[in-house]
Amino acid sequence: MVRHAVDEDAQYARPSKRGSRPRTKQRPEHADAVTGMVTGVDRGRYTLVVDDGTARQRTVLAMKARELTRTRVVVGDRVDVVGDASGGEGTLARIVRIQDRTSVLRRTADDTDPYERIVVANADQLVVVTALAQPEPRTGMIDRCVVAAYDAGMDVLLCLTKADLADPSPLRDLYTPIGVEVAVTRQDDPASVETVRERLTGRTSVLVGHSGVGKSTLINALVPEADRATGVVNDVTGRGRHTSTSAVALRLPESPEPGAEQDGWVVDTPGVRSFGLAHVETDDLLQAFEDLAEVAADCPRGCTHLADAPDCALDDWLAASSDDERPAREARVASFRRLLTARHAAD
Ligand SMILES: Nc1nc2c(ncn2[C@@H]2O[C@H](COP(=O)(O)OP(=O)(O)OP(=O)(O)O)[C@@H](O)[C@H]2O)c(=O)[nH]1
Ligand SMILES: [Zn+2]
Repeated sequence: MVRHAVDEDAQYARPSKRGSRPRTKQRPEHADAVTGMVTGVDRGRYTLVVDDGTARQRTVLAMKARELTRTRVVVGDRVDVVGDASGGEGTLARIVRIQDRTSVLRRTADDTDPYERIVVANADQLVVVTALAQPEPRTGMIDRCVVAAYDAGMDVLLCLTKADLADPSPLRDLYTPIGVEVAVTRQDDPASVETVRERLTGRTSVLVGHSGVGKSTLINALVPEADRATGVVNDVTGRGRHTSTSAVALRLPESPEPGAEQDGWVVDTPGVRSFGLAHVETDDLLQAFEDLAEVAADCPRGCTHLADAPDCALDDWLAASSDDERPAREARVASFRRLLTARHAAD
């Protein structure tokens, strides 16, 4: 299910077959390259964190080598750099290779952006930050995030903020049946933030959420040195003001607990307000629901699996369930169908 990006310049990423081409045409292999992870992108300048084998890591500023001009490099990418990778002031290294990606979180072109974009590479979890009130939760937006994540082969953590304002149970009941983990937080309860941190340890998680939901407040609690600017919710619209625009990867601070598993990255995506999903195929989404995929193998060719689909095997599966099984099956099929519909709905 994990899709690999089609790299237009992939020929430079493969090791060259020695002797298969005239020597003069051979690219240097950059044996001296070091590897870093892209943590930020700003007008053609890439911020990387290079692990040099010690507990200390260094930050390196880099640009793309000319042969990568047409290749997109995004936050989360692991890249090989040459040149001055010391990270010293005023230095600029050169990115010569992008390593294979384990996942790509995409969004399709929408009204405001005509291009299909890779949002983040190599992440394994999408954290959908939703306020329980102020602003009111919108299940359409959550559904679309779940579809984008499942299509990318990523897990979903639904983080319900502002628990001091409303009851999280209805949303929890809606999303647990489709494999979504749920965490509930409130600003005045530091322990609630720790339940989120536990689920981020050892992983690379992308945080998305609408303005004003408390995403910056949460990130600041998780990564104090991140110092993300928090907005102020407008009393009239219930929305916060936009404070920053480009994606950035932040390393979780080391846990003070002895022997605790360390490390983990959170990627904040202030620029992502919605997920266009035209690129998502029904079959790809179905793969995220193993049990349903098995049932749907008996569907007529080209079945949409929607509620009005004739002879959809999912309906037979519901009809054949015992009284005990039925509620869970119904919830799961209904959720899957809701996600299928979310692909086409406007946010
Ligand atoms: N009642 C309540 N308010 C909260 C909670 N968490 C955050 N807020 C408030 O919600 C407002 C928005 O929080 P932010 O963290 O700025 O929200 P954001 O999602 O980062 O929004 P932008 O900065 O606009 O992208 C601020 O006034 C916070 O103080 C909470 O748990 N309960
Ligand atoms: Zn079907």
